[in-house]
Amino acid sequence: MLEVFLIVFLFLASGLLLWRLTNIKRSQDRPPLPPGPPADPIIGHLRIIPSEHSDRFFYELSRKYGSVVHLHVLGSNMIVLNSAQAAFDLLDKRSAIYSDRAHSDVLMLMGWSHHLAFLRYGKRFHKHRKLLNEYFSHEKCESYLPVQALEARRLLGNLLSNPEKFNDHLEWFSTSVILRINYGHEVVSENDTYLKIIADVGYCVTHCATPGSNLVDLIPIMKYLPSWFPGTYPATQSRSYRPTVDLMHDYPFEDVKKQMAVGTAKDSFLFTHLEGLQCEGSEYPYTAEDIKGATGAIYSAGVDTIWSSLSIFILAMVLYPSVQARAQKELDELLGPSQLPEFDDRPHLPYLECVLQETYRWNNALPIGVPHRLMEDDIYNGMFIPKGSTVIANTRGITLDEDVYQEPHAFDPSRYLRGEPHPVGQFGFGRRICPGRHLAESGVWIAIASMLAAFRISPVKAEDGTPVLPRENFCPGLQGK
Ligand code: HEM
Repeated sequence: MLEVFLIVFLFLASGLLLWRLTNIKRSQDRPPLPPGPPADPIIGHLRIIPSEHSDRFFYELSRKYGSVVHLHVLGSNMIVLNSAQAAFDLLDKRSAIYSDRAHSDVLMLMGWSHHLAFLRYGKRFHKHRKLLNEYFSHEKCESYLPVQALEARRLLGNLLSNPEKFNDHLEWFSTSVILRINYGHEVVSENDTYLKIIADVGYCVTHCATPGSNLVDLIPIMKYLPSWFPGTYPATQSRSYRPTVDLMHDYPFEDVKKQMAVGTAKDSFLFTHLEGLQCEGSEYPYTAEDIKGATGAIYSAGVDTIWSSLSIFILAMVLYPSVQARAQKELDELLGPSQLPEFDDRPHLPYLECVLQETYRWNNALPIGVPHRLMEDDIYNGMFIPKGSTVIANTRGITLDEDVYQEPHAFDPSRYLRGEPHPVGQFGFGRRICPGRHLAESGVWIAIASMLAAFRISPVKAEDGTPVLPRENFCPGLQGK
């Protein structure tokens, strides 16, 4: 066993050494890479990039090395963008070459090969982008407002009857909206099959190895090695999750097909496209696999992000009661004591709008977004950015930029009334910008407006009556919940 290890190690080390030597020669003819911290030989920054809360690590790096930072791990380059300017200049203005995604075997083995967020830039990407853009355009999302308003009312009822379980109710709100729009499914009980499938997939997504930075993704040959071979666990784990992910794609597809056959199917993304497929057959631009993949993307990208944003909002309201009081005063002045907000009220609630923006800025739901991949060598402000680099827009660094925001760590919606800019990047950049952003914006707005109109959000009290303030503690990982 030791010999096998030694051979694999020597093979990799000599490959990397050769790669480094070739690069040293090439690098003499081009501008320098962006600055970054000192690295170890061969493994680069592997030891210093934390597996948790990398957004904070990147933010600290930006304070020392500037808004564009270079790191490398085992020969792969990573570029971290910590200012809105750099993110716009590269990911927006040069999006023709900055819109690829890195391939991840761990995600493919799990069954996410038709998920828009993980598609490489190219024909399939454009096809899936069109599929989602059409269904979640600004105009189309107007037609989902009644569903969101109805679920927001249901959220209030659930909060009233069981306030301690507020986080479950927030999750239920985000899930219910997505299930209705995606599959036309209404959740009526906690034993719902869709809920169970979704919870199982949620488990797989949070427990799988971090895509891109596990041994199987870093050394692709590992996926072909037997499961007893050290370091292959991410592949074994992904394979074991596959049936759960497949069920999430297949079950609603078959269920809605059955409902269509007996005429009980409700309007939804899946219904619309199944109908198209049934009418036009192979002429239809999307295959069954495309449609299943898109429903999976809508669910998996749409539920936790809205839920996280609402959890972050609740935390802010508990920690900043004066902000809450001011937003409630604005609502009361517009609506009086017994009316709940409607979407039409939104333009007349400017402070509430600032609260929404500050929720996105203060602690973003996806603090490092989803990394892009650069398709060609590029030069930016005299720095060389190599083809194949993973490019991370560190939204956390962007929204905490002290050159842009005074006291950036404070939750202070008034900053926008004083002229500080609305946050950018919470929905990503360029051709990869979140296709669900219009749905997300209105969903988060109606939920927070309704909760502020109906309740005072306060911390739980200890036995002696003193309030127990929560700590600002965010789950590590892609999502900042
Ligand atoms: C507050 C809620 C949400 C936040 C903060 C959010 C944020 C993001 C971010 C940062 C990205 C990466 C963009 C990039 O690579 O530059 C993204 C991508 C994506 N989002 Fe959202 N999102 C939210 C809600 C939704 C919803 C409701 C849906 C579904 C309807 C959705 C579907 C997607 C998809 C499919 C992608 C992948 C796009 C691509 O790779 O081209 N998101 N989102």
